[in-house]
Amino acid sequence: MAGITYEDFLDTSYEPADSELVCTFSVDPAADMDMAAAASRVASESSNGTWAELQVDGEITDLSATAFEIDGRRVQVAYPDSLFEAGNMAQILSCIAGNIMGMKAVDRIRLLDCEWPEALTASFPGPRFGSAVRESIFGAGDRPITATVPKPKVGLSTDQHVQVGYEAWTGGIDLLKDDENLTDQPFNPFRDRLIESFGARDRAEAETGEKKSYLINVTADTNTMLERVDMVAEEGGEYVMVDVITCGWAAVQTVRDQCEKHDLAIHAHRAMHAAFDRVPNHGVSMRVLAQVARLCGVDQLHTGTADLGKLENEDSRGINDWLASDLHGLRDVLPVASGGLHPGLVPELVDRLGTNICIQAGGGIHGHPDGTHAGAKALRQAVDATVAGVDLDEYAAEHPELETAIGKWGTETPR
Ligand SMILES: O=C(O)[C@@](O)(COP(=O)(O)O)[C@H](O)[C@H](O)COP(=O)(O)O
Ligand SMILES: [Mg+2]
Repeated sequence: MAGITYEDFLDTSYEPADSELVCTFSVDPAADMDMAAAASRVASESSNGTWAELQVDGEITDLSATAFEIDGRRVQVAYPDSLFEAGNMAQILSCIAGNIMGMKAVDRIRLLDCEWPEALTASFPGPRFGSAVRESIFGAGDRPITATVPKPKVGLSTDQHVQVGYEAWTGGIDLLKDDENLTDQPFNPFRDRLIESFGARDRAEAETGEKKSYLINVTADTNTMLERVDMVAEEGGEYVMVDVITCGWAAVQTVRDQCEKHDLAIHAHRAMHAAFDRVPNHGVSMRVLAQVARLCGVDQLHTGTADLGKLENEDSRGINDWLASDLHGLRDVLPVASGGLHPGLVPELVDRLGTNICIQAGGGIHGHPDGTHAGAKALRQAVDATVAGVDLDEYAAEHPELETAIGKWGTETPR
């Protein structure tokens, strides 16, 4: 008869197997708890343990995790892959980011990073396209692709939305994008918006000779999302957009499967991510959320503006590097920089994040003194100047739309 106690989950001489998922946590133990005791409880409660000493008759499959490294507040835990259901992200997160987030044994705990083993990684599809969309859809070469969200976020009629899209596309923007809270409301119904936007897209493509596309937001209950994915495919779309955090990873996985059938790419908006990652010593880091998104198969993901924009960002550069890194052969993910961006910020943004990005500007285009079309031209001009290595002010001297944008916003970070 084996007794299982918290202490069984701590072994600092343990060497993780290659097949194990290794998670790094920052842990602030409760006042009456030392680091070793807290670490053992983290490993226990996130695998197969509990607070009471258990007596188990006969042999059981040992699915215990092991806290094997304690370095200051950092704790590393190794999880046997047999603990997990292959390909089931919700089950994995219920282990590594579940009850432990609310344990009294810790004052604060944050899941900082994961090292994903090959077999577990292979049980996920990963992105269908990744950053290859830049070339495969837009023929953009080494230029960042651009996107714009019509503003105000919601409330525009379908006609108004489509007109804004047309003006932005003909101004040089690659992607029209719905806002995270625009879905199928009566003032701008999904189906009408889809069909009429594609009409405007076709006209803009004919006028500019450039490929254009639309990130339409399919976010809803899962069955409705599947219907909307099919509708986008029927109408000849290349993308769907999903609010991945508010929808949940189980739904994202189901949408990924449906998109596979139609060869559609997935743009992931991360609304609500800050509820998980903003408090520096608690929750789940954006780095881990990005890892989960890549495994579940999104092609584009918002990862911040390297602190140049209006929103708090956690290490955009580090996260983007991870999204581009080798992960047992899984495709990469195209990072999306968005939130308070405008033409004047493009050179510094590219300097910090490189060109393998999508730059989204809503207010930074539609707030242009001369309107959407001029705002779109200004952003495209800023991108073209930056890629060509031309000083922005010098380029602006020949490009009035850019000159006006710089005149209005300079290179300031909006608040
Ligand atoms: O609603 C907004 O704020 C945006 O549409 C940006 O609009 P602006 O371009 O007008 O600022 C995006 O949702 C945020 O960028 C999301 O944040 P993140 O990219 O950090 O996930
Ligand atoms: Mg938005």
